[in-house]
Order: sequence, then structure tokens, then C-alpha cells
Amino acid sequence: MTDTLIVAVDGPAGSGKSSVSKQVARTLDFGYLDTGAAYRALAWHVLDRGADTADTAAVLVAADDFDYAISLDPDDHWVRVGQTDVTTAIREPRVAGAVSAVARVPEVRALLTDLFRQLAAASDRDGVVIEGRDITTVVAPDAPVRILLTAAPEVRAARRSAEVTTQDAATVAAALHRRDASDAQVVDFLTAAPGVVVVDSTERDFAQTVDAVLDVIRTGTGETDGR
Ligand SMILES: Nc1ncnc2c1ncn2[C@@H]1O[C@H](COP(=O)(O)OP(=O)(O)OP(=O)(O)O)[C@@H](O)[C@H]1O
Ligand SMILES: Nc1ccn([C@@H]2O[C@H](COP(=O)(O)O)[C@@H](O)[C@H]2O)c(=O)n1
Repeated sequence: MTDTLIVAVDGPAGSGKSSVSKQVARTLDFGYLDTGAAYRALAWHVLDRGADTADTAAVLVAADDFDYAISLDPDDHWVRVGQTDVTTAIREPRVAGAVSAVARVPEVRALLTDLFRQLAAASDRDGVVIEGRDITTVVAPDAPVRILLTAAPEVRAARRSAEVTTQDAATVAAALHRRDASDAQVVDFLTAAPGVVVVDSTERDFAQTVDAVLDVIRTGTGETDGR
């Protein structure tokens, strides 16, 4: 992936991947690539056509006609499908509930993996923080910095329910755990692959978690490495 320094960050839903990676990118003047946004945008695209994301054939047809664009600027984050700005729409519970079905299609994963590598390589910044589920293992397994960002399930659910005002806490927690269980059948983002450094944010606040990630980038080490 050219000379751009890649920082690969994986982790389960609500572990803080997006918010922490974005802040780390800002601090270092790096690009920030949210890969989950592409899976979400494709799920949105399938739903927008009135199709069902469980229908693999319909997902493949939609993927063939997926005009996707994303900003890698951590201070100006947007996501588009064609002319439509879907930055907010892809965060809706109906999209979150449909995205895992899209992410389990091998052709979709291959297409998006290729896209992520191209987007990172085209960045004009010195580095790019790429976050998702399979960045440390599939998208950028050779990245010089690879981190698994974790937090206890109940802490992740509490953080997510603090954000979502349209659903009660139990509903939000159930949806988050359902999505993790479904995603974990496709990619292992709960255990660190060899050489991947674990940052556990359970007992850290946001600023402390950002600092812990910055420390890993600067020193190359953390509290635990995958073996
Ligand atoms: N260490 C932390 N302490 C407290 N709150 C945090 C911490 N890290 C992240 N948060 C908050 O937790 C919420 C979830 O974080 P974020 O959306 O970044 O998670 P994520 O891993 O990207 O989730 P998803 O995979 O579902 O998109 C956000 O409101 C974020 O501000
Ligand atoms: N590398 C990735 C990133 C995401 N996914 C799938 O997308 C969903 C949304 O991701 P968020 O990070 O925005 O929560 C996620 O639930 C996965 O289904 C993926 O498979 N690989």
C-alpha cells in the first residue's frame, strides 16, 4: 500500500473504533477510513431498491451498481451513494440491522477490500487509520501498526445506548450483541491475531483510550499482543 503509514484498528461494535480512530487521525494529521461505512452504505443501497439484504442475488446486483464515495478527512466526514449523502442514514437501526447479511457475502468482501486498499493508497497524507473488523487480518495484514480495540460487552452496550435516543437501552444492547454474533461468524474480531496489540478501553475514558492508541503507534507495543 504505497508509502502511506497504515494504522489498522479492529474491534467489536461499540468498542470505540470510529470515534477513537478519527481522533487519532486528527492528532497525527492522518487520513481516517471507516470501512464499516461501506458495508452500511451497500446495505442502505439494497434497502433503497426495495430489496432484502438476506437475498444474496439482490445484494450482488446492487453491488454491481454501487457508486460509493467516502471522505478520508477526519474533520469532514461524509459518505455518498451516487448523488445521495447517506452519512446519517447509514447509522439508522434499520441499516445496522441489515448490514451483517451484506457483510457475509464473499464477493462483497472481496470488492470492498480492494476498494479500501485503493482509497488508502490514494491518500495524500503521511498515514491513514483504517478501522473495521478484518483490517488487521485481511485488508492490511502487513500494516506496521495493528490494534484490536476492545471493551467489555456491557460497557459497549451502555456507550451505544447513550447515543441512541429512539430505542430503549435493552433494545439497543440486544441489537449490538446480535450484530456482533452474526459478524463473528464471518470474521474473528474478538481475539487478536499474532502481532496485533490489544487496547482495552473498558476502564479508560475516551481521552485515555486515544492516548493508549497513540502510544502503540509511537512505541509499537501495548499491554497485550496476540500470539
Ligand atoms: N473509551 C471510551 N470511553 C467512553 N466512551 C467512549 C470510549 N470510546 C468510545 N466511546 C463512545 O462510545 C460510543 C461508541 O463508539 P464508536 O461509535 O466509536 O464505536 P465503534 O466501535 O465504531 O462502533 P460500531 O462498530 O458500532 O460503529 C461513542 O459514543 C463514543 O464516543
Ligand atoms: N471491516 C469491516 C467493517 C465492517 N463490517 C461490517 O459492517 C458493519 C458495520 O460496521 P461498523 O464498524 O460501522 O459498525 C459490521 O457490523 C459488519 O457487518 C465488516 O464486515 N468488515
